[in-house]
Amino acid sequence: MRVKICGITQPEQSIAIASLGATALGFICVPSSPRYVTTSQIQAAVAQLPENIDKIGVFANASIDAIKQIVIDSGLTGVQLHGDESPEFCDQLRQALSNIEILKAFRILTPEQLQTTANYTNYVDTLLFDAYHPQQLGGTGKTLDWKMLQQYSSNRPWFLAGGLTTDNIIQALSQVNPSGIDLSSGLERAPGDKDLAKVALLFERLGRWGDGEVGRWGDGEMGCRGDGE
Ligand SMILES: O=C(O)c1ccccc1NCC(=O)[C@H](O)[C@H](O)COP(=O)(O)O
Repeated sequence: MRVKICGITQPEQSIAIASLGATALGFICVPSSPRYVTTSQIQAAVAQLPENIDKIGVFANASIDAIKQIVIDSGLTGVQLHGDESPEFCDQLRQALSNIEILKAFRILTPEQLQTTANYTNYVDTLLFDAYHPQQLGGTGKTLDWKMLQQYSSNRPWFLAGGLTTDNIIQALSQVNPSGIDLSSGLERAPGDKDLAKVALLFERLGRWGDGEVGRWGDGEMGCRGDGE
């Protein structure tokens, strides 16, 4: 299972979190977020990280040109689209950035919304299901209704996100079977400041719960770029 820790703002925390077991780190490129980081901050973190860690930039309703520039300048290996981007936009981004993972995030409130995400599977590598919040796009600490995901299956790998913590992660994984999990505010002392003790506890609990096996995008069944339907 992939484990993405999102909202990293400090290069030294990114190295520590990668060493603790994260397979992917997320950098928020949304200027209104308290976890926003500049291209040079991302570049500084990425330069110190091992190659086998996925480095994901999180965007919301940004232009293709703006995303492309940040990816090229910072060395990101993936882009997470967390706004209201259309399937056509995802397709165009794929044409513009052929070698990076494209994740589409959805803020899910109803089973009908979950169904409409099927419109994206031809255009993105990975889906991510987050909680809906009326004012905030992400990093809300709110959980979504995991029951909606119990019968969910897709030809794309998918992340469970939204309000995951060291206290509820095993309960969540007992109910749903995602390809990856994404955590942010549940591991923080303050927005953008991760509590490394909580991150360590997360990996301890994950290790005790399952076989502790983690993988990154491109490893075996996790990699789907180029896969057929
Ligand atoms: O984290 C943010 O501040 C943020 C702002 C704008 C768009 C997306 C954002 N975060 C995206 C993430 O991938 C978070 O990890 C995800 O929303 C889960 O957050 P949390 O509920 O705090 O675990």
